[in-house]
Amino acid sequence: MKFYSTNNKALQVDLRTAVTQGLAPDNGLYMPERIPTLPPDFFAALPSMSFADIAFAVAQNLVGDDVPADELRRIVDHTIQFDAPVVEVDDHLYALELFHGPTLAFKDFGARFMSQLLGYFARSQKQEIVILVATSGDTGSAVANGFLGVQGTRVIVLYPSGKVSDIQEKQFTTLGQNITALEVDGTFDDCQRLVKQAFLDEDLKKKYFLTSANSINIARLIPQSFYYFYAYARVQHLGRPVVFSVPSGNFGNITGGLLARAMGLPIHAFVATTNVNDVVPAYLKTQVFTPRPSQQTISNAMDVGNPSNFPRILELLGHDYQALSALIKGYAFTDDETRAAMRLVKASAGYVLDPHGAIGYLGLQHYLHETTDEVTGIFLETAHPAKFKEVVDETLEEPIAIPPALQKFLQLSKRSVPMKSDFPSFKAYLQGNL
Ligand SMILES: N[C@@H](CCOP(=O)(O)O)C(=O)O
Repeated sequence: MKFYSTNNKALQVDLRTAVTQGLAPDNGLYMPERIPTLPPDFFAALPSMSFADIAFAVAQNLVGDDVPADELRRIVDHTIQFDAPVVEVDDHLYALELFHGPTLAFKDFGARFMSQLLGYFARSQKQEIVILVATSGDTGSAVANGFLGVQGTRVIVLYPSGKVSDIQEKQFTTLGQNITALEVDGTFDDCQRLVKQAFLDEDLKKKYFLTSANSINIARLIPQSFYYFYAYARVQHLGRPVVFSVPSGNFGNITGGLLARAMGLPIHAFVATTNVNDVVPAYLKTQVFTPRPSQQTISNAMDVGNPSNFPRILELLGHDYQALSALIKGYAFTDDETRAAMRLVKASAGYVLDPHGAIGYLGLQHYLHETTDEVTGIFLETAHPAKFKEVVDETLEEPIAIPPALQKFLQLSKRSVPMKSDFPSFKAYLQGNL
C-alpha cells in the first residue's frame, strides 16, 4: 500500500516511511492511496468473530502487503488485550466503552498498535527514535505508557500547563525512564504547533530521528477503526441502521470511523460532537473552516482549536461538502449542558458519564430528536470518568472510586520541564537534551 500526502497526491511513500515520518515533508497528512472494501464473507462472519480477529482482518486489508502476517498478528494481539463493551444506556442508545485499556482512554488502542508497529520498523535501525507527542490529556498518557521502557525510543510529551486533569497529568509526568514531560505555557494548539514545526525544521531533521505519536500518524488511525467494526457487530442483530456519535477534539477518532465506513462497514451516519471548541460543527453548518485558539473546558481532551485530521475527513468524503454534511451532523455543547447530561444519565440510568462521553451522549440525543429514522445510536465513551474526578465528583455530588490502574500514579511525584510556547525555546531544549 502506498500513502500519499493530503497536500500533494503525487508525494507517495510506503507504510514504513509514513509511520516513521509521522507528518509528510510538505506538512500534509498521509492517507492510503486506496481503501479496499472488505469481502462479503468477512461481513457475514463479523457477528461471531473475536475482537482480535476483526482487528487483524481490518489491519490486513489496509497494510497486509507491508507487514508479514505473523508480525501483524502479533501487533494486533498486543493491541487488543482488553474489551470494548457496548453497554445499553437507554432505548436503542448505547455507550461504546473504550476505556478498559491500561491508561483508561481510547488512545490505548492507537498507542499500543503504533508502539509495536514502530518497534517492528525500527528493529534494523541504530539511531534512537524520538517520539514527539502533543496532548490535551489522554494521548500523552497512552503514548508514554505504550512506549515506557521500549529500547531505542525516547518520548517527549508536550502538554498545556494547568489545562489537563490532575490524574491525566500524573499519568505522564511520573514515569521517568525514556519519558520526559514538557509543561508548556500555552494551549494544546501551541503544543501541536511546536511538534509540527519540529518535523519541518531542517536542523532537527538532520540530527534526530523524529516521529509523531499523535493521530497525524497513520499508525494511530488504523487501529481507531477496529472498534467501529466490533461495536457494529454487537448491535447488528437489532436490525436498525447504526449511528455513531463521536466526541471530538483532534478528529482522529471519527476519522477512524470514516475509514471503517470506507472499508464497507454500513454506518448510517456520524455525529461529530464537541465542546465550545466547535470549529468542525461550525464548518458543517457554514462550509467555512476557521481554526481559532482553543478555550478551556471541563472536557479538556477536546480543547482543540485547529483539529489536525480535518484534511483527512475532506479526503475521505472526496472534498464533497454535500456528501460530508449529509453523512456527518455536528453539534457543540457548553460545560453547563455537559454537567446537566452527566446528572441526567446518572439519575435515569445509573450510568456515570465522563465529560467527553457526556458530549457524545448529548450529540446523539440531539441527532435522535432531529431524525425520523429508527436507528441504533452508539456514543463513544472515550475515557473512564475517574480520570476527571474533580469534575465528576462536583457534578454528581458524590465521590467516584479511583480504579487501581489510576491509583498507582497518584502515589508518584510529578516531574515536568517548564517550556515557553515559542519554537526557538523548544528547539533549543531538544538540541540541548537529546
Ligand atoms: N485529545 C487529544 C489531543 C491529541 O489528539 P490526537 O488524537 O491527535 O493524539 C489528547 O487527549 O491528548
